Order: sequence, then C-alpha cells, then structure tokens
Amino acid sequence: MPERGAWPLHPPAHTGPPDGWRRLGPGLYSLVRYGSWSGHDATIGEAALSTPATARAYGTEPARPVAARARGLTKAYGSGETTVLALDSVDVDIMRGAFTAVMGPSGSGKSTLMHCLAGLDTVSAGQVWLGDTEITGLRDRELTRLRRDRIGFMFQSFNLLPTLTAAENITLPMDIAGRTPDGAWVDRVIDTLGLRDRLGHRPAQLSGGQQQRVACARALASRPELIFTDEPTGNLDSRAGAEVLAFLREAVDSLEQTVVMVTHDPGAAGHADLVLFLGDGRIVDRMERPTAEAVLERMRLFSGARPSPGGAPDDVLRKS
Ligand SMILES: Nc1ncnc2c1ncn2[C@@H]1O[C@H](COP(=O)(O)OP(=O)(O)OP(=O)(O)O)[C@@H](O)[C@H]1O
Repeated sequence: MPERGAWPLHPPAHTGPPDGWRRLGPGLYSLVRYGSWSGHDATIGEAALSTPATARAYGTEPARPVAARARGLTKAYGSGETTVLALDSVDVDIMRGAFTAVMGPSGSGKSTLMHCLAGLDTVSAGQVWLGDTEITGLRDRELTRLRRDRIGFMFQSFNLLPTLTAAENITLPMDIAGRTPDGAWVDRVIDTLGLRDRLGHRPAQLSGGQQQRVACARALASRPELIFTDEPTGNLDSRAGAEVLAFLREAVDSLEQTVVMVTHDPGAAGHADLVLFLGDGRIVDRMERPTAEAVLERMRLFSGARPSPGGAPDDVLRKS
C-alpha cells in the first residue's frame, strides 16, 4: 500500500501552470496536463470536461437512481488566513447498487467528503441529499436518526465491543435503536460473510479479518441505503484485506447494497465499480470498471510521471 500522501496530485500551488497552459482551477489543472502529453494544448483538457462521462462525474447529468448526491458541497475549516478549504464546490452522484471508491492524496478531502455525505459533519455551503432527503439543514436529532436508520459505517478500527459476541456486535446498533432485526436478512448477511460458525465468539477470539467481517456485517445488518467505509483493509494483512474487499463486492452484487469506500490502495479501488479521484478538495477524475493497474497508472499520471508505453493519455481523456 502506498504511504499516505505519497502521490501529490498537483504541483505546489505557487508554481502555477507552465507558459501557454491555462489553470482552470486547482482541481482541473491535471486534466489540462494530460493534453500536453498527447501533443494537445489546454483546450483539449477543457473539452474533456464537457464529455457526458465527465458531466456525470461532476454530477450535472443525473443518469441512474442516486443513493446520495451533493451539489456545490463546500467545507472550510478555520477562519481568516488559516482557513483550509477541504472541499471546494463538489458536485457528485453516488449511484445506488454500486461500489464507489474515493481516492486522492493525503489531505485532498476524502474523509471530509465522506463525513459530509454521511451527515457526520456540517457543510459550509452547498447541499447534500441521502436519497430524496436533503440532509443539509437537518437538526442534530434528525441527523442522528437518519444515520442510525439509513446509513451503515465501517471504519478501519473495527469498533467492536470486546464483551459482546459477534452476533451481539452485529445487531448492537439496532438493539440500541430499539429496532427488531429482520432475521432473514441478518441470516443472509451472516452466511454471505461466512460468519455462521463464529457468532458465539468474542472479538479477541477472532482474527483481524474475521473482526472486520463482523464490522461489515454490523454495517449491513440494518439494510442501510448506503454504507460508508474508510480504509476497511488498513489494519489487515493482504489475505484478510482481499477477503474483506471480496465481501464488500459481494454485498453490492448479491445483497444489492451501495458502498462508498475511501482508500489509498489501488488494489482496494480495483474492486469498485467506479473510482472518484479527489485533489485539492475537488473531484478531478473518475474511472469506471477500474483495475488495480489502471488506478496505479492514473495515480502516476496525476503525480506527473509520464505514462508507461500503452497507457495512452488520450485514453484518459476519453474516459474523463
Ligand atoms: N477538523 C479539522 N480542522 C481543520 N482542518 C481539517 C479538519 N479536518 C480536516 N482538515 C483539513 O482538511 C483537508 C482535508 O482533510 P481530509 O481528512 O478530508 O483529507 P483526506 O484526503 O481524507 O486525508 P488522509 O488521506 O490523510 O486521511 C486537510 O487539509 C486537513 O488538514
């Protein structure tokens, strides 16, 4: 897994674009740079921004049912000279029934985007919807209920309670909410995740991969509209990590769930249906049907390295 922050997406802001290139904005600079590799000028980069695929990526063309949507989502931390613009007018549609990965260098705004979409953080400007419900402007109590009833979370630290069994951990959020679990659904989740023979075990009696699968089952158990996961494989060895990614994939394919995953790992992103690339608080690119190799190649393009033979920048332009 690459080190955090190992692939700077843009040159430092003060360097600016080279002569003859137009800086479209901090997030759009890289797209302009693709043009230079293929012998085009900056207008190619601009043209790429108006393709239908890019329009979808920027959320201007709603195509399929969306699980979550943001328009003009802006998040600033601090004030005055110390203001950090973590998200800069982001438009995005999270498609229902899809596995979306969010990538970008350290500090590019991935976690902030996830937190704002999930109603865990307030926004500075813009609007966010979960399904048809606009969550920006909801009061704390309504937000808490919405998160509890409609969103599943799965974080790097599994957050399992050590004194409870796997089965009790899986249904804990619903028990706290006073909701009766849908037994058939929970059974299906448990079987899909291969946890049937581990239900009576406490977390300390489970491997890291099994603990993460319990965390995954807990996120799925209430059949949420959307599952957010931040570096789900971060604490796992590669075999356990691959297992968890396969289960997330299974959750989408067999259980028709919607998953948004923040990751630094191209291998993890390769399990998704779509990768959104963030840079400087903006969505700067997207890739459908990613492979780990293609994601790695795209990251190299962002970091300014020349593409490898066969990895044509023109291809990037078409997809963007
Ligand atoms: N609570 C906060 N107060 C001030 N600045 C913050 C806060 N949270 C995030 N930031 C800043 O906002 C920007 C985006 O942070 P964010 O955590 O979303 O990035 P990230 O892409 O998830 O990074 P990483 O990959 O390192 O987790 C960064 O510059 C960060 O320092």
